[in-house]
Amino acid sequence: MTEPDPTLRPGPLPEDADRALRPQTLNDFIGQEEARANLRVFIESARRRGEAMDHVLFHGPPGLGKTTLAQIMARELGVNFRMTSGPVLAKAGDLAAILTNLEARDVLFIDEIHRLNPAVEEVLYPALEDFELDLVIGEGPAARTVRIELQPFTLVGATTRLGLLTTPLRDRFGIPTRLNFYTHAELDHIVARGARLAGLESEPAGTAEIARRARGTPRIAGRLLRRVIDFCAGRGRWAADARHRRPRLDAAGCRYAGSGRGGSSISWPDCGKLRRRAGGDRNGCRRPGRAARRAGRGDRTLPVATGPDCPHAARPDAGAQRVDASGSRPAQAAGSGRSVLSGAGFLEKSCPENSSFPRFRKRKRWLLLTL
Ligand SMILES: Nc1ncnc2c1ncn2[C@@H]1O[C@H](COP(=O)(O)OP(=O)(O)OP(=O)(O)O)[C@@H](O)[C@H]1O
Ligand SMILES: [Mg+2]
Repeated sequence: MTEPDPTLRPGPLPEDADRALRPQTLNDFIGQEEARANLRVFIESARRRGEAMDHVLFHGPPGLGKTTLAQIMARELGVNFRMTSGPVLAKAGDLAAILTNLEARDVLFIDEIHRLNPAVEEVLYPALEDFELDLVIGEGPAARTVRIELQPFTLVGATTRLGLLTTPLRDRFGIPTRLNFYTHAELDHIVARGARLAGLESEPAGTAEIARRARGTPRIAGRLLRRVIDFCAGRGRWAADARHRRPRLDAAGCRYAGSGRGGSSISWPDCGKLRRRAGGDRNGCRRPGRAARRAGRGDRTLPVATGPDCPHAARPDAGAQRVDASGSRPAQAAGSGRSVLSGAGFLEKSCPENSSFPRFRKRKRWLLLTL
């Protein structure tokens, strides 16, 4: 764990070939323009001054390139890269062992930093600010504290749950950087690059088809590309166009999930399941007879959720539609004292459709169903 990652030696090795999909330099890295432009400035500045770069915190959904960027940073700074993760550092001594082995200006990457043990976090505070380590040696009356000087280093933290980080720890990162979902065009580039590195030719329509299904996430794009390659290799040829690729993606069981940026995380079969729970049939269609029966029992009519990825959605951009017994859509729920539209409006504000947290989007859809 404290040894430098052998795959991060400056020169490429023959066995690195299977890892080639990870971009190696900032120039290779596609997307995240703002983060990249800022990092380029900070790296250049640190190099010129010959000092350790300030601590960096990458946060954002999984698979967007936090680990990749941390590795690129170390490479661009020309220093060693040491990697560990929050749950692995069980005791303060574990962290102390890593910190005391760092060389000047090294990059220490802690993945899942929100899962650090509080006792370990306490040790980290002085290390980050003063490059000093306060350790307690011995127990009881014989216990004494020892202060150890550390080499200046750069901590790169990565988290998918920024909200779980304590404020003192968050404030010690001089460069907090949020990674966003990728656009279709960026994913298209990533897929085309992946195919090129795999030694395959690709057509724009084919890479666009994969990009469209990647839910704004390079990791998913890479996974889909590998499955398409598997299917094509299985059939003895590489499908070079979308016409062939589409059925292969479907065959691979890939979810069709609308747009990448703000696209839904619920595939349409899941959506059908939710709709059935809300009283509709598998397509979410409420038959007049059924709705009439509900009205007869004094049940309030339920909004029928729609989503951008539901093939049966009447209006994909609508948050919710109200259907009453007659099939019309009144603006206000009679007697409910609560408007479905205002509920949807509130949700729209608090959980915007383009929220980067799939959890919010799922909850929004669920709330719409239960309003
Ligand atoms: N900009 C990019 N260009 C090309 N490939 C990328 C890019 N960003 C990420 N990838 C690819 O996506 C995959 C996931 O990246 P990475 O492991 O860095 O994500 P992460 O944010 O650290 O995810 P997690 O939060 O799950 O640890 C890797 O295979 C990497 O090669
Ligand atoms: Mg990672």
